[in-house]
Amino acid sequence: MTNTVEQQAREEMVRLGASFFQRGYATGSAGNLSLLLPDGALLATPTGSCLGELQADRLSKVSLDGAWISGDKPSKEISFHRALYQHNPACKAVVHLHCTYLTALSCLQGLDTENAIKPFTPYVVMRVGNVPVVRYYRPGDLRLAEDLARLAPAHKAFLLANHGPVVTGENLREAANNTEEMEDAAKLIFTLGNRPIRYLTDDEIAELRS
Ligand SMILES: O=C(O)[C@@H](O)C(=O)COP(=O)(O)O
Ligand SMILES: [Zn+2]
Repeated sequence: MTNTVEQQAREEMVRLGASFFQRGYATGSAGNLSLLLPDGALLATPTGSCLGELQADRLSKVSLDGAWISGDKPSKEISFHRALYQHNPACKAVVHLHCTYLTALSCLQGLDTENAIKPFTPYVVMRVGNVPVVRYYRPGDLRLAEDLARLAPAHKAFLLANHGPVVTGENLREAANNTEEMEDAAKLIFTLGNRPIRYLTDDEIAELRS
């Protein structure tokens, strides 16, 4: 029996998935979403599902230790979603997409692995801070979860090398907003190209974090 809060969470996931899909942030069956329910279980998108066509009653419910409770088979990335909740109590929702500009950024050689988006506008700094890069593993590899578990306590967002972003939030709307802000920053990086950028100074960054 699904309670009202859980039903609202299911409907929010369907709505945000459709919004991502309709606006071109998600295509085909790429990407996955999850959130922490009040009962301590996770609600996640099923593996192979199109974010534009999620169905509230078919979303996967999984315990924090990985047992599949109900719904369709969970995302192949459920391990890394679980790792983020388990290693950062502030994390209440996770968005993983293959959105174009962040994924393009994730394919560049020579990224600063401690922060892939060197600050040049305030909003990414204010929303997520540094964005570390996780080395490439094939999708579903458990080592993604291991690396994210190590980074989770000190970070809110991550770039999986040659794959795409993983972004957390205090709820799914917040995680979605953080993701969209990061995608815009990545778009600016490619728009600016080789032009010299005035990056924010250390003092300017410190002021944003205070
Ligand atoms: O890139 C991949 O294959 C996964 O990370 C992904 O985005 C979709 O996998 P499922 O959530 O299992 O559909
Ligand atoms: Zn993926």
